Amino acid sequence: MEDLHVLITTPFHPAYVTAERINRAKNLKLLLTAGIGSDHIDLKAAAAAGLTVAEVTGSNTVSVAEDELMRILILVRNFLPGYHQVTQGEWNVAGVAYRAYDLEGKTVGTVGAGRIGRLLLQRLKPFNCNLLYHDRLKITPELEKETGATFEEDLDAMLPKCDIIVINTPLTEKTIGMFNKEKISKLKKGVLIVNNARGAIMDTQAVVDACSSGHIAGYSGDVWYPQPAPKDHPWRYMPNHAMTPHFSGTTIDAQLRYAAGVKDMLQRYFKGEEFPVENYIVKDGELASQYR
Ligand SMILES: NC(=O)C1=CN([C@@H]2O[C@H](COP(=O)(O)OP(=O)(O)OC[C@H]3O[C@@H](n4cnc5c(N)ncnc54)[C@H](O)[C@@H]3O)[C@@H](O)[C@H]2O)C=CC1
Repeated sequence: MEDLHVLITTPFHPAYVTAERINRAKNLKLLLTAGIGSDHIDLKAAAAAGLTVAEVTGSNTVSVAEDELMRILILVRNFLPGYHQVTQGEWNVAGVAYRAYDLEGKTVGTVGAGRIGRLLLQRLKPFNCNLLYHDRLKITPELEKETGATFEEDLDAMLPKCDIIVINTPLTEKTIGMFNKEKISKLKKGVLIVNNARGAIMDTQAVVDACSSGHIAGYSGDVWYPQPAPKDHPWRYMPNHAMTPHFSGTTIDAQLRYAAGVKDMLQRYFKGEEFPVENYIVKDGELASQYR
């Protein structure tokens, strides 16, 4: 790392580019994230060291939003227990149907309505749900009209209304551990949660406890803390989960997009050109606004 000028990383290993590593890498100028979400980099240390941090913004928006829609349906329809019956040689309709619902008519709230959250709202529109969103910023009136989604400025007021919560914020100082015991206690009993954003937005044990008590009736996502999830990570063993390894944003289509995006930024860097403005996470010592 000491001799590197440019370091390209993926978002799969939390706390990978630490302040210590940054400070040892005296020649480092540029950190590129092949994907979205640069919380694996100590962004304050990168800014203090005068580094540029950039990611391939938008490269896996479709991939993650589609995956979230799939996870919502898997949880609402109680799909996995039905599948497990089949693989285990069983046949018990009542044993699975008592927890299977339609998505239609349910209230779905996204915490974060950026690129992924907004596309999810658009994808959910034909399912005739009641759509809510919480964000630092409102979406455009046009998109509010198109999706029928209602802005909820106060997160605590939105949480008890939702049958399904989807997390779509980055991991920042404001969102780390956001869903602790107290926040979870505000959720509707029997809520379903989808989190493809970052595992550390949740308090790991609070999620386990709420899944065990039934307060959370289903939890699905592909992000964990730490990653790779150790064999004894409690989310592997909690009831009513539908967890996978971190791959919602890594479809073949997404890989092609973020590889092309990294190549484009490398070419621009070596020609002394600017990157697309939305790609910058740290530039000239400043963090992008949502990371401040
Ligand atoms: N599992 C996976 O494979 C992937 C996960 N992700 C995760 O999803 C996150 C979101 O991605 P995008 O939608 O592309 O990012 P984005 O930057 O377009 O949207 C993030 C949204 O979160 C909002 N936000 C930030 N902090 C907030 C706070 N404290 N309270 C309320 N809202 C807040 C922002 O205003 C913004 O609208 C990424 O940061 C990353 O952590 C992204 C891609 C792949």
